[in-house]
Amino acid sequence: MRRAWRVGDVRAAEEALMRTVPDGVLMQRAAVGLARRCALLLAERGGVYGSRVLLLAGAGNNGGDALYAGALLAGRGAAVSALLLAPQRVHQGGLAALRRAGGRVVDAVPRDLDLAVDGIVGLGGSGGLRPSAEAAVRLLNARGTTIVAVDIPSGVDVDTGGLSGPVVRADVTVTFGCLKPALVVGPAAPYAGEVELVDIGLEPWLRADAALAVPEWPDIERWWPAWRPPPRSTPGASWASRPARRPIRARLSSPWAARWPARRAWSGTRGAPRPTCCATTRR
Ligand SMILES: NC(=O)C1=CN([C@@H]2O[C@H](COP(=O)(O)OP(=O)(O)OC[C@H]3O[C@@H](n4cnc5c(N)ncnc54)[C@H](O)[C@@H]3O)[C@@H](O)[C@H]2O)[C@@H](O)CC1
Ligand SMILES: [K+]
Repeated sequence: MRRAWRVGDVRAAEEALMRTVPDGVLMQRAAVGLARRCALLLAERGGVYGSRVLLLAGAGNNGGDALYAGALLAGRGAAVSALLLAPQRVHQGGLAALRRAGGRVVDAVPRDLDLAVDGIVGLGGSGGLRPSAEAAVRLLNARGTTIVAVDIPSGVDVDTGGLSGPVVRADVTVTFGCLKPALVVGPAAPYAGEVELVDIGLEPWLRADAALAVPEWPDIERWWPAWRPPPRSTPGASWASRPARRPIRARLSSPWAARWPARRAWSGTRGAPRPTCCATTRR
């Protein structure tokens, strides 16, 4: 079962967890997971060294995650630039780390890119993209640039999965601690692409009930009354004379199951709707 929590519940859990670890530790955990996934994507496309990465960095900690991850990629030889969408309020620690690692700040989306990292806005976002972010996002979406979203694709309504305008169309979303509703339901879900959940130690602190529970195949298989052959000792049951029946697993696995667990299948078809069936909402 994939479970998703609302922003308020995630924040409550984060506050509780943060009281148990030194300052900045959670952001470092997030940034390492994010950088790792970006590096894997770049490695599939020729390597991290010499690749061109753009960070879209907003005003909050979501931008901070992107900047620290960018610093790690720059340390591995990527040419990392950052477009600051709210320069006065950018995460100072993240920006300093990026600069120390050789990253630079740009004032427009560069022409040639291997990867863009969407750190515009995360759990603190409201009301869709601001105009400066919207222009950059439209350009990247139109070019088909590979995009990794930080925590959630910017512009979506995190709690409802609703859309109120243009949003980032991510190939991969690296999310932290737990899933959020917009990653699994509503019109926003296809915009997340493949979702990777990075463990930052949050789960034990998630005290609220999940907002959503989305079944996966193993759940459905458990619920489905699995067909079994009758015992050979059953009077009148001639096992050998019965027509062959395919086991339930085989029927369930066609045609969806081949694609459902392998979420990567969707990352190639950007924006194509993925099945988000069977969501049950908390009442
Ligand atoms: N709190 C924590 O412990 C952790 C937070 N993390 C990251 O921090 C994020 C949440 O950080 P914040 O609370 O700073 O919130 P955000 O980074 O989502 O940013 C909020 C700021 O963005 C501005 N904003 C709001 N809506 C906007 C919009 N539509 N377009 C542009 N700007 C907008 C507001 O001025 C607000 O100050 C998470 O999504 C996650 O990426 C991670 O580092 C993991 C740990
Ligand atoms: K984001």
